[in-house]
Amino acid sequence: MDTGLKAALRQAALAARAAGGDDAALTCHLIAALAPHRGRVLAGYWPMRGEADPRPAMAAHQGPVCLPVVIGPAQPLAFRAHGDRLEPGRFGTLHPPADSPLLRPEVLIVPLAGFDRSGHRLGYGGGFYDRTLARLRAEGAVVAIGLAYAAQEIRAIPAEATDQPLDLIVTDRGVILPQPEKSRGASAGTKLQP
Ligand SMILES: Nc1nc2c(c(=O)[nH]1)N(C=O)[C@@H](CNc1ccc(C(=O)N[C@@H](CCC(=O)O)C(=O)O)cc1)CN2
Ligand SMILES: Nc1ncnc2c1ncn2[C@@H]1O[C@H](COP(=O)(O)OP(=O)(O)OP(=O)(O)O)[C@@H](O)[C@H]1O
Repeated sequence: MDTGLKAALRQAALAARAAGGDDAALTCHLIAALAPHRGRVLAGYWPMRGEADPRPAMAAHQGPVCLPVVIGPAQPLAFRAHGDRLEPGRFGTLHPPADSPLLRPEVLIVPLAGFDRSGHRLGYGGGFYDRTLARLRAEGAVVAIGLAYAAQEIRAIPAEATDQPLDLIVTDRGVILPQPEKSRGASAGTKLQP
């Protein structure tokens, strides 16, 4: 269920995202965060609606790169190898065609509407990444790296039982290692709070 509070937080975070940020710095920080994962299968995403753009860092990755594909509502995402061709998918996304090999990502760049310093995230409310990370984590180790502009930070996102936390958050102002006790701290004076 999407509560009214979560919907309001999502709306505020998406408005902050629309203002954009320092894309060159964002790419630098993302490349640095991905460096330890050289050789691993990386899931990126094809940005839409003002999402922070992971494509330069995906191109710099030394290893296989894949993109998410929506299979259907309430299903985890599938991932197919990122080649030359993309085709339109559900919800305005672009994804590799059905003849691209399926890959199992070990590291995921996760698009964010909003995030907090505990590693909670907000997407578009479909629960796709929550379901996907739950499945992947049940099978083995995966690293989930959220990507957002710093302005998309929310003081505290209400947690739900099915929420899958982020292992790392990359913004245009640097890399954040999520720390459970910090999101509700007094220091976050300017964070989104409707
Ligand atoms: N760039 C990118 N690719 C991605 C995602 C993403 O968040 N970003 N996804 C991450 O999951 C998947 C696509 N999932 C999406 C899920 C919902 C909506 C969306 O527009 N939802 C509507 C409400 C839809 C409805 O219920 O009718 C909305 O936000 O208004 C978009 C993408 C896979 N690919
Ligand atoms: N593993 C799961 N099994 C069943 N339901 C789930 C699971 N993960 C998430 N959900 C449900 O999906 C719905 C949407 O979740 P949420 O609001 O966290 O989406 P989101 O994180 O914003 O979206 P997304 O993951 O697509 O970016 C919630 O109602 C949640 O209960």
